[in-house]
Amino acid sequence: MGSFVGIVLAGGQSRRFGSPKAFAKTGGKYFYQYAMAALEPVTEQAVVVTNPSLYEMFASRGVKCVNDLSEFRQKGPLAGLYTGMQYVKSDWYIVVPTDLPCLTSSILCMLKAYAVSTCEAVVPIINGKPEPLVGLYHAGTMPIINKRLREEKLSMKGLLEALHVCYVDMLALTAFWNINYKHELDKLEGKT
Ligand SMILES: Nc1nc2c(ncn2[C@@H]2O[C@H](COP(=O)(O)OP(=O)(O)OP(=O)(O)O)[C@@H](O)[C@H]2O)c(=O)[nH]1
Repeated sequence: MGSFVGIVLAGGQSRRFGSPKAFAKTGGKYFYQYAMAALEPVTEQAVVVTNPSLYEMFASRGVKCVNDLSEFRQKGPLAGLYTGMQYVKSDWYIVVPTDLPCLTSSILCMLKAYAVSTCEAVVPIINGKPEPLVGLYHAGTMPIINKRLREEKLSMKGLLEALHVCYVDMLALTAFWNINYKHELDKLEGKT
């Protein structure tokens, strides 16, 4: 199967949320800590890929982190994925965003079981739709991702069309509860 490195995407602007989502808290823990905890049992190591305005907040907490490559800064999650792939050598990369605090390692473990040589990516299908921000990407996809970034083809969903993807239909809706707004966090915590 090879080696597995975790990539936490945490370089977004969190405009809808109003403050950096990685440092939003629920259950006494920061969102980024949930992402790291989900990756911990299924990877050899994990790195947070962020932007210069948040870098120090991670580094000062002893988190292994890196800024998006300057040539692809502010280009979205695909740039974050590529930066993480460039930063740590591995056969496979397990990517997660910081805004899914309910995501568990058992979900990632299930996806990992599909990482075989015949596919370049393993992506869950949630509610009938692919969720490419959670998944596995093989190191061999790096040149394809690089080319797409250079061509300004920044969509993660678009990337899937260029790869041999193993899709895994999942009924794990709660685990994929995406927090984009403060009111969604309130709902998750049962406040509304
Ligand atoms: N490293 C990196 N991560 C990103 C980038 N853009 C988005 N992300 C991450 O990708 C995940 C999904 O991001 P979104 O919620 O779509 O975007 P966002 O910028 O965080 O939020 P909005 O500003 O409200 O759209 C989050 O974990 C983000 O931190 C980027 O340019 N670089």
